[in-house]
Amino acid sequence: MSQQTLFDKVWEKHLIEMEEQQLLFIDLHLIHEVTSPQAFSKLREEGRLVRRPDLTFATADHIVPTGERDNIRDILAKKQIDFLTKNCEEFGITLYDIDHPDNGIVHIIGPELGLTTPGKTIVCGDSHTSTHGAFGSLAFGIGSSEITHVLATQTLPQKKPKTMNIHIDGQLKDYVTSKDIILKIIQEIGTNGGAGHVVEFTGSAVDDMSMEQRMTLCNMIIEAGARAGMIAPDEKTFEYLEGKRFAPRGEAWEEAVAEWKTLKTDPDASYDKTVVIHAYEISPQVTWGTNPSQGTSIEGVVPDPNDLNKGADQDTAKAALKYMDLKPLTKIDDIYVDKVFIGSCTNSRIEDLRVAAEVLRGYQVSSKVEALVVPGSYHIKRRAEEEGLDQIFINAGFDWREPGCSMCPGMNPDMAKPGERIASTSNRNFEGRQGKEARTHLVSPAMAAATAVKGHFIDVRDWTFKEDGEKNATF
Ligand SMILES: CC(C)[C@H](C(=O)O)[C@@H](O)C(=O)O
Ligand code: SF4
Repeated sequence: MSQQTLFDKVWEKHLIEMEEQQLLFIDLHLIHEVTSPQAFSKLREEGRLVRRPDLTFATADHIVPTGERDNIRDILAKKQIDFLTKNCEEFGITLYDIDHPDNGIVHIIGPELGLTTPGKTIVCGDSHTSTHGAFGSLAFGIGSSEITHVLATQTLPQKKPKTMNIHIDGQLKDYVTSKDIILKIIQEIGTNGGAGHVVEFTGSAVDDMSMEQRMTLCNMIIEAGARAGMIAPDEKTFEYLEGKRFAPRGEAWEEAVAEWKTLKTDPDASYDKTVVIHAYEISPQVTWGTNPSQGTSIEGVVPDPNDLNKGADQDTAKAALKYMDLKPLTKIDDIYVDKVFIGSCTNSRIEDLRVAAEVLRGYQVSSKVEALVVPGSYHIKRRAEEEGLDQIFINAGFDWREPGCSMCPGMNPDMAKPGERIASTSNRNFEGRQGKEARTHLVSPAMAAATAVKGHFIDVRDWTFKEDGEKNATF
Protein backbone atom coordinates (compact mmCIF):
# COMPACT_ATOMS: atom_id res chain seq x y z
CA MET A 1 0.00 0.00 0.00
CA SER A 2 1.25 3.46 -0.76
CA GLN A 3 2.71 5.47 2.09
CA GLN A 4 0.37 8.09 3.53
CA THR A 5 0.63 11.17 5.70
CA LEU A 6 -1.49 11.61 8.81
CA PHE A 7 -3.68 14.03 6.82
CA ASP A 8 -4.18 11.53 3.95
CA LYS A 9 -5.38 8.88 6.38
CA VAL A 10 -7.99 11.08 8.06
CA TRP A 11 -9.12 12.52 4.73
CA GLU A 12 -9.57 9.15 3.06
CA LYS A 13 -11.49 7.69 5.99
CA HIS A 14 -14.14 10.41 5.68
CA LEU A 15 -14.48 10.49 1.92
CA ILE A 16 -17.97 9.74 0.70
CA GLU A 17 -17.48 10.62 -2.94
CA MET A 18 -14.36 10.98 -5.00
CA GLU A 19 -15.57 12.88 -8.01
CA GLU A 20 -14.16 16.31 -8.84
CA GLN A 21 -15.47 17.84 -5.62
CA GLN A 22 -14.76 15.46 -2.81
CA LEU A 23 -17.43 15.04 -0.17
CA LEU A 24 -16.37 14.56 3.45
CA PHE A 25 -18.35 13.21 6.36
CA ILE A 26 -18.11 15.59 9.32
CA ASP A 27 -17.76 14.01 12.75
CA LEU A 28 -18.17 17.14 14.86
CA HIS A 29 -19.77 20.50 14.13
CA LEU A 30 -19.13 23.28 16.64
CA ILE A 31 -21.22 26.41 16.64
CA HIS A 32 -21.05 29.88 18.18
CA GLU A 33 -23.33 32.90 18.29
CA VAL A 34 -21.60 35.12 15.72
CA THR A 35 -21.45 32.96 12.60
CA SER A 36 -24.42 30.62 13.03
CA PRO A 37 -27.53 32.89 12.85
CA GLN A 38 -27.53 33.27 9.06
CA ALA A 39 -26.99 29.56 8.58
CA PHE A 40 -29.99 28.68 10.75
CA SER A 41 -32.14 31.25 8.95
CA LYS A 42 -31.26 29.64 5.65
CA LEU A 43 -32.07 26.21 7.04
CA ARG A 44 -35.47 27.45 8.14
CA GLU A 45 -36.06 29.14 4.80
CA GLU A 46 -35.41 25.84 3.04
CA GLY A 47 -37.57 23.95 5.53
CA ARG A 48 -34.73 21.63 6.51
CA LEU A 49 -33.77 20.02 9.81
CA VAL A 50 -30.39 19.51 11.40
CA ARG A 51 -29.29 16.10 10.16
CA ARG A 52 -27.17 15.11 13.17
CA PRO A 53 -27.93 17.26 16.22
CA ASP A 54 -26.03 14.63 18.24
CA LEU A 55 -22.82 15.68 16.45
CA THR A 56 -23.49 19.41 16.79
CA PHE A 57 -22.54 21.42 19.89
CA ALA A 58 -22.89 25.13 20.57
CA THR A 59 -21.41 27.70 22.94
CA ALA A 60 -21.64 31.45 23.40
CA ASP A 61 -18.20 33.06 23.57
CA HIS A 62 -17.46 36.04 21.28
CA ILE A 63 -19.87 38.66 22.49
CA VAL A 64 -20.18 37.41 26.04
CA PRO A 65 -19.32 40.01 28.71
CA THR A 66 -16.61 38.74 31.06
CA GLY A 67 -17.54 41.13 33.87
CA GLU A 68 -21.24 41.44 34.60
CA ARG A 69 -22.63 38.57 32.51
CA ASP A 70 -25.74 40.49 31.46
CA ASN A 71 -23.89 43.62 30.33
CA ILE A 72 -24.24 42.58 26.68
CA ARG A 73 -22.72 45.21 24.45
CA ASP A 74 -25.47 46.12 22.04
CA ILE A 75 -28.74 45.06 20.54
CA LEU A 76 -27.07 43.02 17.82
CA ALA A 77 -25.07 41.08 20.40
CA LYS A 78 -28.18 40.45 22.48
CA LYS A 79 -30.00 39.23 19.36
CA GLN A 80 -27.15 36.86 18.51
CA ILE A 81 -27.29 35.27 21.95
CA ASP A 82 -31.09 34.97 21.94
CA PHE A 83 -31.04 33.55 18.45
CA LEU A 84 -28.46 30.94 19.39
CA THR A 85 -30.60 29.82 22.33
CA LYS A 86 -33.72 29.66 20.20
CA ASN A 87 -31.98 27.80 17.35
CA CYS A 88 -30.45 25.22 19.65
CA GLU A 89 -33.78 24.60 21.36
CA GLU A 90 -35.68 24.30 18.12
CA PHE A 91 -33.18 22.03 16.37
CA GLY A 92 -32.26 19.92 19.40
CA ILE A 93 -28.63 21.02 19.72
CA THR A 94 -26.71 20.95 23.02
CA LEU A 95 -25.85 24.51 24.03
CA TYR A 96 -23.33 25.57 26.66
CA ASP A 97 -24.80 28.99 27.08
CA ILE A 98 -23.51 32.01 28.93
CA ASP A 99 -24.01 30.70 32.50
CA HIS A 100 -23.64 26.99 31.88
CA PRO A 101 -20.86 25.39 33.98
CA ASP A 102 -19.28 24.03 30.76
CA ASN A 103 -19.38 27.37 28.92
CA GLY A 104 -16.20 28.71 27.37
CA ILE A 105 -14.49 29.58 24.10
CA VAL A 106 -15.47 27.06 21.44
CA HIS A 107 -11.89 25.89 20.77
CA ILE A 108 -11.23 25.47 24.46
CA ILE A 109 -14.31 23.46 25.39
CA GLY A 110 -14.13 20.97 22.48
CA PRO A 111 -10.94 19.36 23.78
CA GLU A 112 -11.73 19.71 27.47
CA LEU A 113 -15.08 17.95 27.09
CA GLY A 114 -13.46 15.20 25.02
CA LEU A 115 -15.52 16.11 21.95
CA THR A 116 -12.28 16.64 20.06
CA THR A 117 -10.58 13.28 19.49
CA PRO A 118 -7.95 11.97 17.05
CA GLY A 119 -8.95 11.26 13.48
CA LYS A 120 -12.20 13.22 13.54
CA THR A 121 -13.21 15.75 10.93
CA ILE A 122 -14.20 18.88 12.86
CA VAL A 123 -15.63 22.11 11.50
CA CYS A 124 -16.85 25.38 12.96
CA GLY A 125 -17.71 28.77 11.49
CA ASP A 126 -14.51 30.12 12.94
CA SER A 127 -11.00 30.34 11.57
CA HIS A 128 -9.22 29.12 14.71
CA THR A 129 -10.91 25.72 14.46
CA SER A 130 -7.42 24.59 13.45
CA THR A 131 -6.73 24.38 17.22
CA HIS A 132 -8.38 20.94 17.39
CA GLY A 133 -5.81 19.56 14.95
CA ALA A 134 -3.45 19.23 17.91
CA PHE A 135 -5.24 15.91 18.56
CA GLY A 136 -4.64 14.55 15.07
CA SER A 137 -8.07 15.54 13.84
CA LEU A 138 -8.67 17.39 10.59
CA ALA A 139 -10.24 20.62 11.84
CA PHE A 140 -10.90 23.77 9.89
CA GLY A 141 -13.03 26.91 9.74
CA ILE A 142 -15.99 27.18 7.38
CA GLY A 143 -18.17 30.00 6.04
CA SER A 144 -21.85 30.63 6.58
CA SER A 145 -23.20 28.69 3.57
CA GLU A 146 -20.98 25.76 4.50
CA ILE A 147 -22.42 25.85 8.03
CA THR A 148 -25.89 25.45 6.50
CA HIS A 149 -24.62 22.56 4.38
CA VAL A 150 -23.13 20.75 7.37
CA LEU A 151 -26.22 21.40 9.52
CA ALA A 152 -28.46 19.95 6.81
CA THR A 153 -26.34 17.03 5.62
CA GLN A 154 -23.43 16.44 8.05
CA THR A 155 -21.18 16.47 5.00
CA LEU A 156 -19.02 19.05 3.26
CA PRO A 157 -17.76 19.25 -0.32
CA GLN A 158 -14.05 20.04 -0.28
CA LYS A 159 -11.13 20.27 -2.63
CA LYS A 160 -8.26 18.21 -1.28
CA PRO A 161 -5.56 20.54 0.10
CA LYS A 162 -1.82 20.01 -0.27
CA THR A 163 0.33 18.86 2.63
CA MET A 164 3.12 20.74 4.36
CA ASN A 165 5.41 19.54 7.11
CA ILE A 166 6.79 21.96 9.68
CA HIS A 167 9.48 20.06 11.52
CA ILE A 168 10.51 21.67 14.80
CA ASP A 169 13.55 20.05 16.31
CA GLY A 170 15.64 20.64 19.43
CA GLN A 171 14.80 21.84 22.89
CA LEU A 172 13.01 25.04 23.80
CA LYS A 173 14.78 27.50 26.06
CA ASP A 174 13.17 28.15 29.47
CA TYR A 175 10.16 30.47 29.27
CA VAL A 176 10.06 30.06 25.51
CA THR A 177 6.70 28.56 24.57
CA SER A 178 4.87 27.28 21.55
CA LYS A 179 3.42 30.81 21.19
CA ASP A 180 6.93 32.09 20.51
CA ILE A 181 7.56 29.24 18.08
CA ILE A 182 4.40 29.86 16.08
CA LEU A 183 5.04 33.62 15.95
CA LYS A 184 8.52 32.83 14.66
CA ILE A 185 7.13 30.39 12.08
CA ILE A 186 4.69 33.01 10.78
CA GLN A 187 7.55 35.52 10.54
CA GLU A 188 9.55 33.00 8.49
CA ILE A 189 6.89 31.72 6.10
CA GLY A 190 4.65 34.82 6.02
CA THR A 191 0.90 35.26 6.37
CA ASN A 192 0.39 33.36 3.11
CA GLY A 193 3.09 30.74 3.57
CA GLY A 194 0.68 27.93 4.39
CA ALA A 195 -2.02 28.81 1.84
CA GLY A 196 -3.72 25.79 0.32
CA HIS A 197 -1.93 23.41 2.69
CA VAL A 198 -2.73 21.35 5.73
CA VAL A 199 0.32 21.62 7.96
CA GLU A 200 1.54 18.70 10.02
CA PHE A 201 3.87 19.65 12.88
CA THR A 202 6.52 17.07 13.71
CA GLY A 203 9.88 16.98 15.49
CA SER A 204 11.31 16.53 18.96
CA ALA A 205 10.13 19.96 20.16
CA VAL A 206 6.54 19.03 19.25
CA ASP A 207 6.90 15.61 20.92
CA ASP A 208 8.07 17.39 24.08
CA MET A 209 5.15 19.84 24.12
CA SER A 210 2.09 19.36 26.32
CA MET A 211 -1.30 19.09 24.60
CA GLU A 212 -2.01 22.70 25.55
CA GLN A 213 1.20 23.92 23.91
CA ARG A 214 0.34 21.90 20.82
CA MET A 215 -3.09 23.53 20.69
CA THR A 216 -1.47 26.99 20.68
CA LEU A 217 0.70 25.91 17.76
CA CYS A 218 -2.22 24.59 15.68
CA ASN A 219 -4.44 27.51 16.71
CA MET A 220 -2.17 30.10 15.08
CA ILE A 221 -1.07 28.24 11.94
CA ILE A 222 -4.17 29.73 10.38
CA GLU A 223 -2.40 33.11 10.63
CA ALA A 224 0.11 31.74 8.12
CA GLY A 225 -2.81 31.08 5.77
CA ALA A 226 -2.87 27.30 6.27
CA ARG A 227 -6.12 25.38 5.91
CA ALA A 228 -5.46 23.42 9.10
CA GLY A 229 -2.74 22.22 11.45
CA MET A 230 -2.31 18.62 12.62
CA ILE A 231 -0.18 16.72 15.11
CA ALA A 232 -0.11 12.93 15.26
CA PRO A 233 -1.68 11.65 18.48
CA ASP A 234 0.63 10.04 21.04
CA GLU A 235 0.58 8.93 24.69
CA LYS A 236 0.15 12.56 25.82
CA THR A 237 -2.94 12.85 23.64
CA PHE A 238 -4.46 9.67 25.07
CA GLU A 239 -3.62 10.69 28.63
CA TYR A 240 -5.23 14.09 28.10
CA LEU A 241 -8.44 12.55 26.74
CA GLU A 242 -8.89 9.59 29.06
CA GLY A 243 -11.90 10.10 31.32
CA LYS A 244 -13.08 13.27 29.55
CA ARG A 245 -16.87 13.55 29.37
CA PHE A 246 -17.41 12.57 25.74
CA ALA A 247 -14.29 10.45 25.25
CA PRO A 248 -14.91 6.74 24.66
CA ARG A 249 -14.90 4.53 27.79
CA GLY A 250 -14.10 0.94 28.74
CA GLU A 251 -13.67 -1.37 25.79
CA ALA A 252 -14.54 1.41 23.37
CA TRP A 253 -11.62 3.40 24.78
CA GLU A 254 -9.17 0.52 24.16
CA GLU A 255 -10.44 0.13 20.61
CA ALA A 256 -10.25 3.85 19.98
CA VAL A 257 -6.68 4.10 21.25
CA ALA A 258 -5.65 1.15 19.06
CA GLU A 259 -7.09 2.96 16.04
CA TRP A 260 -5.65 6.34 17.02
CA LYS A 261 -2.18 4.79 17.18
CA THR A 262 -2.36 4.17 13.43
CA LEU A 263 -2.86 7.90 12.83
CA LYS A 264 0.65 8.90 11.96
CA THR A 265 2.51 9.66 8.80
CA ASP A 266 4.15 6.58 7.28
CA PRO A 267 7.95 6.68 7.18
CA ASP A 268 8.19 7.01 3.41
CA ALA A 269 5.19 9.27 2.82
CA SER A 270 6.06 12.64 1.33
CA TYR A 271 4.69 16.12 1.85
CA ASP A 272 4.28 18.74 -0.85
CA LYS A 273 6.42 21.14 1.15
CA THR A 274 8.70 20.94 4.22
CA VAL A 275 10.05 23.65 6.54
CA VAL A 276 12.54 23.02 9.33
CA ILE A 277 12.67 25.16 12.47
CA HIS A 278 15.25 24.91 15.26
CA ALA A 279 13.51 25.41 18.59
CA TYR A 280 16.70 26.21 20.54
CA GLU A 281 17.35 29.27 18.38
CA ILE A 282 14.06 30.91 19.34
CA SER A 283 13.70 33.66 21.97
CA PRO A 284 10.48 35.14 23.35
CA GLN A 285 8.72 36.98 20.50
CA VAL A 286 6.86 40.29 20.35
CA THR A 287 4.99 41.60 17.32
CA TRP A 288 5.53 45.22 16.34
CA GLY A 289 3.19 45.43 13.34
CA THR A 290 -0.39 44.92 12.23
CA ASN A 291 -0.25 41.31 11.11
CA PRO A 292 1.14 38.35 13.05
CA SER A 293 4.18 37.99 10.76
CA GLN A 294 5.47 41.43 11.72
CA GLY A 295 7.35 40.55 14.86
CA THR A 296 10.80 39.94 16.26
CA SER A 297 12.53 38.60 19.35
CA ILE A 298 12.58 40.48 22.64
CA GLU A 299 16.28 41.26 22.12
CA GLY A 300 15.41 42.89 18.79
CA VAL A 301 14.38 46.29 17.48
CA VAL A 302 11.52 47.60 15.40
CA PRO A 303 12.80 47.29 11.82
CA ASP A 304 13.60 50.18 9.55
CA PRO A 305 11.24 49.63 6.60
CA ASN A 306 13.99 50.88 4.28
CA ASP A 307 16.06 47.82 5.22
CA LEU A 308 13.30 45.45 4.08
CA ASN A 309 12.75 44.11 0.56
CA LYS A 310 11.57 46.93 -1.70
CA GLY A 311 7.86 46.81 -2.56
CA ALA A 312 5.09 45.22 -0.54
CA ASP A 313 7.24 44.42 2.54
CA GLN A 314 8.38 48.03 2.83
CA ASP A 315 4.94 49.49 2.24
CA THR A 316 3.16 47.29 4.76
CA ALA A 317 5.89 47.87 7.35
CA LYS A 318 5.67 51.66 6.87
CA ALA A 319 1.88 51.59 7.23
CA ALA A 320 2.16 49.32 10.27
CA LEU A 321 4.67 51.57 12.04
CA LYS A 322 2.46 54.56 11.42
CA TYR A 323 -0.59 52.81 12.87
CA MET A 324 1.42 51.42 15.78
CA ASP A 325 3.08 54.80 16.40
CA LEU A 326 6.53 53.24 16.49
CA LYS A 327 9.83 54.61 15.22
CA PRO A 328 12.26 52.41 13.28
CA LEU A 329 15.03 50.88 15.41
CA THR A 330 13.20 51.37 18.72
CA LYS A 331 14.34 48.59 21.06
CA ILE A 332 11.45 46.22 21.74
CA ASP A 333 12.03 46.43 25.48
CA ASP A 334 11.70 50.21 25.31
CA ILE A 335 8.05 49.93 24.24
CA TYR A 336 5.59 50.80 27.05
CA VAL A 337 2.06 49.39 27.19
CA ASP A 338 -1.25 50.61 28.65
CA LYS A 339 -3.01 47.28 28.91
CA VAL A 340 -2.15 43.62 29.32
CA PHE A 341 -4.57 40.90 28.23
CA ILE A 342 -4.05 37.26 29.12
CA GLY A 343 -6.74 35.18 27.44
CA SER A 344 -8.21 33.97 24.08
CA CYS A 345 -8.37 30.53 22.46
CA THR A 346 -4.62 30.80 21.87
CA ASN A 347 -3.48 31.22 25.47
CA SER A 348 -6.12 30.95 28.20
CA ARG A 349 -5.70 27.37 29.30
CA ILE A 350 -4.63 26.27 32.76
CA GLU A 351 -0.93 25.96 31.87
CA ASP A 352 -0.99 29.48 30.41
CA LEU A 353 -2.46 30.81 33.64
CA ARG A 354 0.02 28.82 35.72
CA VAL A 355 3.06 30.19 33.94
CA ALA A 356 1.75 33.75 34.09
CA ALA A 357 0.98 33.36 37.82
CA GLU A 358 4.45 31.92 38.40
CA VAL A 359 6.00 35.03 36.88
CA LEU A 360 3.65 37.33 38.77
CA ARG A 361 3.80 35.85 42.24
CA GLY A 362 5.09 38.47 44.66
CA TYR A 363 4.92 41.31 42.15
CA GLN A 364 2.56 44.17 41.43
CA VAL A 365 1.26 45.28 38.08
CA SER A 366 2.80 48.63 37.12
CA SER A 367 0.63 51.56 38.23
CA LYS A 368 0.45 52.66 34.59
CA VAL A 369 -0.97 49.36 33.34
CA GLU A 370 -4.49 47.92 33.39
CA ALA A 371 -4.31 44.14 33.35
CA LEU A 372 -6.94 41.55 32.63
CA VAL A 373 -6.88 37.77 32.81
CA VAL A 374 -9.73 35.78 31.29
CA PRO A 375 -9.82 31.99 31.61
CA GLY A 376 -10.93 30.24 28.43
CA SER A 377 -13.74 28.30 30.12
CA TYR A 378 -15.53 27.79 33.42
CA HIS A 379 -13.63 24.52 33.85
CA ILE A 380 -10.33 26.40 33.64
CA LYS A 381 -11.63 29.14 35.90
CA ARG A 382 -12.66 26.66 38.61
CA ARG A 383 -9.38 24.76 38.30
CA ALA A 384 -7.34 27.97 38.59
CA GLU A 385 -9.32 28.97 41.67
CA GLU A 386 -8.70 25.56 43.26
CA GLU A 387 -4.99 26.12 42.69
CA GLY A 388 -5.13 29.65 44.10
CA LEU A 389 -4.01 31.23 40.83
CA ASP A 390 -6.86 33.74 40.95
CA GLN A 391 -5.45 35.13 44.20
CA ILE A 392 -2.01 35.56 42.67
CA PHE A 393 -3.51 37.50 39.79
CA ILE A 394 -5.79 39.56 42.00
CA ASN A 395 -3.04 40.35 44.51
CA ALA A 396 -0.81 41.48 41.67
CA GLY A 397 -3.53 43.86 40.46
CA PHE A 398 -5.05 41.87 37.58
CA ASP A 399 -8.79 41.76 36.95
CA TRP A 400 -10.01 38.14 37.21
CA ARG A 401 -12.93 37.53 34.85
CA GLU A 402 -15.58 35.10 33.65
CA PRO A 403 -14.71 33.09 30.50
CA GLY A 404 -15.12 34.32 26.92
CA CYS A 405 -13.21 35.68 23.93
CA SER A 406 -12.95 38.96 25.86
CA MET A 407 -10.44 41.43 24.49
CA CYS A 408 -9.31 39.23 21.61
CA PRO A 409 -11.86 40.28 18.97
CA GLY A 410 -13.27 43.62 20.21
CA MET A 411 -16.84 42.25 20.04
CA ASN A 412 -17.86 42.61 23.68
CA PRO A 413 -17.40 45.20 26.41
CA ASP A 414 -13.67 44.35 26.80
CA MET A 415 -12.15 46.85 24.41
CA ALA A 416 -9.08 49.04 24.34
CA LYS A 417 -9.45 52.79 23.89
CA PRO A 418 -8.15 54.62 20.80
CA GLY A 419 -4.38 54.88 20.88
CA GLU A 420 -3.92 52.40 23.71
CA ARG A 421 -1.12 49.86 23.44
CA ILE A 422 -1.81 46.30 24.53
CA ALA A 423 0.42 43.34 25.28
CA SER A 424 -1.95 40.54 24.31
CA THR A 425 -1.75 36.75 24.37
CA SER A 426 -4.32 36.49 21.55
CA ASN A 427 -3.60 35.71 17.91
CA ARG A 428 -4.42 38.74 15.77
CA ASN A 429 -2.94 42.22 15.82
CA PHE A 430 -4.88 43.69 12.89
CA GLU A 431 -5.76 47.38 12.82
CA GLY A 432 -8.72 48.01 15.10
CA ARG A 433 -8.90 44.39 16.23
CA GLN A 434 -9.05 45.18 19.96
CA GLY A 435 -10.82 48.50 19.59
CA LYS A 436 -10.73 51.44 17.22
CA GLU A 437 -7.14 52.67 16.81
CA ALA A 438 -5.96 50.25 19.50
CA ARG A 439 -2.39 48.93 19.10
CA THR A 440 -1.85 45.24 19.71
CA HIS A 441 1.44 43.44 20.42
CA LEU A 442 1.18 39.64 20.46
CA VAL A 443 3.17 37.80 23.13
CA SER A 444 3.13 34.64 25.25
CA PRO A 445 1.45 34.54 28.69
CA ALA A 446 4.83 34.58 30.50
CA MET A 447 5.89 37.66 28.52
CA ALA A 448 2.53 39.33 29.13
CA ALA A 449 2.84 38.82 32.89
CA ALA A 450 6.38 40.19 33.03
CA THR A 451 5.36 43.16 30.87
CA ALA A 452 2.44 43.93 33.18
CA VAL A 453 4.87 44.28 36.07
CA LYS A 454 7.48 46.38 34.30
CA GLY A 455 5.09 48.45 32.21
CA HIS A 456 7.21 47.80 29.13
CA PHE A 457 8.30 44.66 27.26
CA ILE A 458 10.94 42.75 29.12
CA ASP A 459 12.70 39.43 28.55
CA VAL A 460 10.91 37.05 30.88
CA ARG A 461 14.04 34.92 30.98
CA ASP A 462 15.57 37.63 33.18
CA TRP A 463 13.10 36.54 35.82
CA THR A 464 15.16 34.14 37.94
CA PHE A 465 14.38 32.19 41.08
CA LYS A 466 16.35 32.11 44.33
CA GLU A 467 16.92 28.75 45.90
CA ASP A 468 14.39 29.41 48.65
CA GLY A 469 11.81 29.91 45.96
CA GLU A 470 11.60 33.67 46.33
CA LYS A 471 11.59 35.74 43.21
CA ASN A 472 14.60 37.71 42.20
CA ALA A 473 14.19 39.64 39.04
CA THR A 474 17.53 40.54 37.58
CA PHE A 475 16.56 43.54 35.49
C1 LIG B 1 -16.16 35.76 14.61
C2 LIG B 1 -15.33 34.81 13.82
C3 LIG B 1 -15.85 34.75 12.43
C4 LIG B 1 -13.86 35.11 13.84
C5 LIG B 1 -13.04 34.02 13.14
O1 LIG B 1 -13.48 33.28 12.30
O2 LIG B 1 -11.90 33.89 13.40
C6 LIG B 1 -13.30 35.31 15.23
O3 LIG B 1 -13.32 34.18 16.01
C7 LIG B 1 -11.91 35.85 15.11
O4 LIG B 1 -11.02 35.35 15.79
O5 LIG B 1 -11.70 36.80 14.36
S1 SF4 C 1 -10.68 34.00 21.32
FE1 SF4 C 1 -10.35 35.35 19.60
S2 SF4 C 1 -9.48 34.09 18.02
FE2 SF4 C 1 -10.40 32.73 19.50
S3 SF4 C 1 -12.42 32.33 18.73
FE3 SF4 C 1 -12.58 34.06 20.15
S4 SF4 C 1 -12.35 35.84 18.84
FE4 SF4 C 1 -11.65 34.13 17.62
